[in-house]
Amino acid sequence: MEEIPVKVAVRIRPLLSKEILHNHQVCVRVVPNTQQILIGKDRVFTFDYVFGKAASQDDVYSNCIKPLLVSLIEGYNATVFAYGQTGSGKTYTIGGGHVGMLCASVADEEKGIIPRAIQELFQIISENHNTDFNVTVSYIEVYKEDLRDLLELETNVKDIHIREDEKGNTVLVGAKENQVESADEVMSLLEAGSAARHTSTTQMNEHSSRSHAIFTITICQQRDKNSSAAESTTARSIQMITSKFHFVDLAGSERVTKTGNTGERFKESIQINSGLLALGNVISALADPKRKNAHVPYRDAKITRILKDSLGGNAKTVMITCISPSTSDFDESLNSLKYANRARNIKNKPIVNYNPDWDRMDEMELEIKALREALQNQQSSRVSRISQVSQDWGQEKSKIRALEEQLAQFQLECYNHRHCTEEAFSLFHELKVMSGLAKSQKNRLESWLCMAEEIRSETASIPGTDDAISSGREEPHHITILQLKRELKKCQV
Ligand SMILES: Nc1ncnc2c1ncn2[C@@H]1O[C@H](COP(=O)(O)OP(=O)(O)OP(=O)(O)O)[C@@H](O)[C@H]1O
Repeated sequence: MEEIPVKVAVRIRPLLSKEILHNHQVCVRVVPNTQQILIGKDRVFTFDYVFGKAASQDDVYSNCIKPLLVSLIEGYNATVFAYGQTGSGKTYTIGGGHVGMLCASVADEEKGIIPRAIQELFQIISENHNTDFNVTVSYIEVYKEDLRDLLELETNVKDIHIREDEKGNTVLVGAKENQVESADEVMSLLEAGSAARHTSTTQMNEHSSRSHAIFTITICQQRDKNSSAAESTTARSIQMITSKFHFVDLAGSERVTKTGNTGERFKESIQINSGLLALGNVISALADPKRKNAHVPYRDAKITRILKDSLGGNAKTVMITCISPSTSDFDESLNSLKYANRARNIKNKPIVNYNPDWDRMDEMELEIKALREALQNQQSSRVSRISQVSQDWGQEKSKIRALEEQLAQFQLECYNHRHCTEEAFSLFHELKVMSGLAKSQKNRLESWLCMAEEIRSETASIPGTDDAISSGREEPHHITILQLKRELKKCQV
């Protein structure tokens, strides 16, 4: 499995009007024609992408995010998260900002990463005819260590949980997954969710996000593994891939003294900072080559648990560090740059998320198909065997019938024959006792009597004749009858 580092971008926002008004000076610049940032007089940092004050929203999207969208379509999980102090431009860059920033009247060039990614995703979907896409979105925030569903506000915070699935992937259970069909539909949901997000006005930012927001697009693709239509008919070859794109807008780190936060805002600041501290610790643990197999404290905060797959896991990740150029924010910007620099050492092992259940289903379907074919073959061979047997049986039956008829005919002949012999025998006896026969006549009569006697005893043993049946003798002497009997037995077996 190939290891690829987390890609790190740094974006320096322009000075805001109020900063210009207060005559703030710039202390951070992009070194022209390099990927370097110069802070102060001589601190230089190198990153994967650098964006100065003149960089457009499209520059950021095209360079950092478009490749992630391509990976998403290929089946990889992707994450972009924006990190930086309060008011440094995270929400502006991610584009899930307050309602004013999302409404249709906002110029296209002002739109941030999420609206651009959504637009492009649906463009790709409309051009891809070989794949069935199922797109769902969810939008949650981590507010004071509670998980809130921004698209289903009635959901109790206690019903949303972070879990690991059987493959060890982090999943959010209990948050509503909204099925969507168009970019407009997603934008409406993004707008509604962003309006529900915890934001408030602080001294540092008029629309300061008080929570970490995670907008997730999940795409489930069902595609044909075979390229040609002809091949696809030979066997079922559907492949299922499910991949997720997390857009994470972190709450900004803030110095309580600078923000002037009190009361509820103060409590929020403490929670925000502790979540970000946990994130910093995770980044430090993952980025330090000396602590290779050391414990990574993902479980210290909800946001680090959610980002587990994105930092040191199997997703492709881009971290965008937003910084203020103002000298008044020098320390925070230097800190952010140091974190960003450390994060470049984090290695992920991205994988394509084939749906194993689907592959198993694929296998099972092939198995079922093979079994069905075998059963069909067996059935048809049984049918042909049965028809052969019944054909043979028909022939045997007519043979038996013919033999039975022959036998009955023969028995009748035997009966007549015996009857005649009996008649002749008694006649010869009557003649024998009569006087007046010449000697030669007596001799002839004697030999006829013997012959008649012989025939009588022969016919008496033939079954089917009265005598034979009544005598119960079993050994037939007549050869034809014997043969017929044998034939009959053979046929009956
Ligand atoms: N690149 C930029 N170009 C022009 N204006 C910008 C840029 N980045 C930020 N801004 C402006 O700076 C102000 C603060 O930005 P944003 O609200 O995005 O900060 P943030 O880092 O999300 O703050 P917080 O952490 O408090 O939520 C906004 O008025 C925003 O319009």
